[in-house]
Amino acid sequence: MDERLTVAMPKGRIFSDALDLLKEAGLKLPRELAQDSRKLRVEAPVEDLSFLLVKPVDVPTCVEHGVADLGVVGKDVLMEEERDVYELLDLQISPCRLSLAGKPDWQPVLNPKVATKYPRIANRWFREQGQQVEVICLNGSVELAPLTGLADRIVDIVSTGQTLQENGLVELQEITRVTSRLIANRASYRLKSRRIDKLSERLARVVTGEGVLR
Ligand SMILES: Nc1ncnc2c1ncn2[C@@H]1O[C@H](COP(=O)(O)OP(=O)(O)OP(=O)(O)O)[C@@H](O)[C@H]1O
Ligand SMILES: O=P(O)(O)OC[C@H]1O[C@H](OP(=O)(O)OP(=O)(O)O)[C@H](O)[C@@H]1O
Repeated sequence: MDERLTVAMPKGRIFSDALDLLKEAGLKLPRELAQDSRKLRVEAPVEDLSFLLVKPVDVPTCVEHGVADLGVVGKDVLMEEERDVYELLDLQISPCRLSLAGKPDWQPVLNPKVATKYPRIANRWFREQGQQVEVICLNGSVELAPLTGLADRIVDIVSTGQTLQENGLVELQEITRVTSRLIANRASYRLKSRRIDKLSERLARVVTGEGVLR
C-alpha cells in the first residue's frame, strides 16, 4: 500500500509557523519548501512526504477531496468551511481570535449590518445570541466597513489589535480563539492510520513540549 503522505500547507501567515513545527519535530525537509519559493508541489524524499502549497481557505477542500491526506489550517477557516474532515491536533501555532468589533460610539440598531469574511460563523453566532443581523461578505479590509457606513459592525480576526486601533475601532466581544489545526482526510485516516498517527504523534510531542520522537 502507498504509505506516502501528502500534506496541504497554507501559503501566507501560517506557513512559516507550520514549517518551524515540522522542523522541530525532526523532519528532514528540502530547502525548496520555503516561504519565498514559487514551487507549489514539493517532495520530501527522506520523509516520504509530499507538500501542496495552497491558499489557506483551500486546505480543507484539498483534504476533503483526498488530494491531500493531511492539512494545516486555522480553526477560523475550518469553522467557516464546514468540510467533512477529521480534526486531529491543535498545533497551537498562529494564534489570534475572531471577534466582534465596531466604533466605540456604536448604538444598537434594529437588524444591524455586519461585515465579515466569515459569513457562516457570523450568522451562526448571531443566531445563537438570538440577534437578527444582515451579514455583508467582504474579502479583506473589513475594518473599512464601519468607517464607510457599509456596515455597523464587523466580525474579523484580531491579533495585535493594531488594525482596529489604527482605524478607530474597538473589540466588542471575542467570538472564538483561533489556532491552526492538523486535519485529515477520512479515508486516508483509515487506510494510512499507522503513518498518520506517527506523524501526528511527532507533532503532538513538540506542541506539548515532550521532546522529539524519531
Ligand atoms: N493577524 C492575523 N490576521 C489574519 N489571520 C491570522 C492572523 N494571525 C493568525 N492568523 C491565521 O492565519 C490565517 C490567515 O492567513 P493569511 O492571512 O495568510 O491568509 P488569508 O488572508 O486568509 O488568505 P489570502 O491572503 O491568501 O487570501 C487565518 O486563517 C488565521 O488562522
Ligand atoms: O490585530 P492585527 O494584528 O492588526 O491583525 C488583524 C488584521 O489582520 C488581518 O488582515 P490581513 O492583513 O490579512 O488583511 P485583509 O484585510 O486583506 O484580510 C485581519 O483581517 C485583520 O484585519
